[in-house]
Amino acid sequence: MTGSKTAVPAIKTTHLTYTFPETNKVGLYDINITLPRSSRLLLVGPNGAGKSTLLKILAGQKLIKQGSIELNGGNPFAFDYAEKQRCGTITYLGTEWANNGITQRDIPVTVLIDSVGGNVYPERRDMLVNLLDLDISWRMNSCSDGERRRVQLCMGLLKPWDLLLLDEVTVDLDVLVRFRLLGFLKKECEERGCSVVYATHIFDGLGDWPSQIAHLSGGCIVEQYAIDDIKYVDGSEGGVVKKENSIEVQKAHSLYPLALNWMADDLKLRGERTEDKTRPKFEELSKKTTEMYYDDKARITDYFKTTRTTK
Ligand SMILES: Nc1ncnc2c1ncn2[C@@H]1O[C@H](COP(=O)(O)OP(=O)(O)OP(=O)(O)O)[C@@H](O)[C@H]1O
Repeated sequence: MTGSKTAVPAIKTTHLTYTFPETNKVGLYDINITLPRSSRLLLVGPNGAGKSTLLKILAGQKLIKQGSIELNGGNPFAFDYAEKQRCGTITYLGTEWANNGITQRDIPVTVLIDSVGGNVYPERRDMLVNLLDLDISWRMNSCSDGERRRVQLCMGLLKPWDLLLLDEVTVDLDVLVRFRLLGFLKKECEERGCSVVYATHIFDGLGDWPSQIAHLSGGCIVEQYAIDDIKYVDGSEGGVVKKENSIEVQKAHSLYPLALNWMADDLKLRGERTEDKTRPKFEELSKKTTEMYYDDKARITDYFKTTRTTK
């Protein structure tokens, strides 16, 4: 994507309505979103509101028959390849990956990261490994839920995206890794002009993260604000005062800063992964583990063939 495209919205949906084909139930109704590039949109809504449905539609996983969608000026459902390409790189990260049994097998982390192009973006890979605090000698079958999630994020964020769709994938991260991740996403949007849509039920640390916030309920967007329209005020917890064009939110009492502080102390005591001088470089370990994992080249080729759909 080029800088000249900055005037084109990252997302433009017009009268988007989605009906589940299996049941004819309306999942989304008349969704109109215009999201400028470099935005971070936070989607808020109760279970069943339609957040995942919206993200999957934007990711091109569900076909819409009513209304229209443009992503970075392109039509994600176009038959024309060049038109589709105008959408740029759209990355969707949902909870399904870490829950998939295949990702819990005895696979070295280096093999997974290499399989999505770790060696194409070596600097970005090493930065993400450190940011997400990955131990590159991990094997997937002995990872905790949060560690497995961090591997998913490292793989998913490796290729620079134009639009990132995050569906609750931060729920099992510790507060420090989540804090660092949110900071990285914000910096990416500001520096590269890319955008993020993030659906979550966890609001710690999000006070000044989004640029927009939308309230989705029953498949409809019922309210949306730019972050500048939200004022944090002192007062008793839990209160919200709606003004004509803005909203006052009372500051919450939260243990979040304490947990963040404790985890930062833990990291200081242990040290960053990059400070461990005994740690092998990614390439060295990758070569060793990959050779052990696949004993010859033909098996690697066969393995990757099984991971791709064939025509
Ligand atoms: N294939 C389907 N057929 C019919 N209804 C479906 C289908 N898939 C999802 N739904 C329903 O659509 C609604 C929206 O689901 P969705 O997963 O988008 O909600 P959500 O806002 O992401 O919820 P959560 O916060 O629980 O993740 C739910 O009521 C769900 O049961």
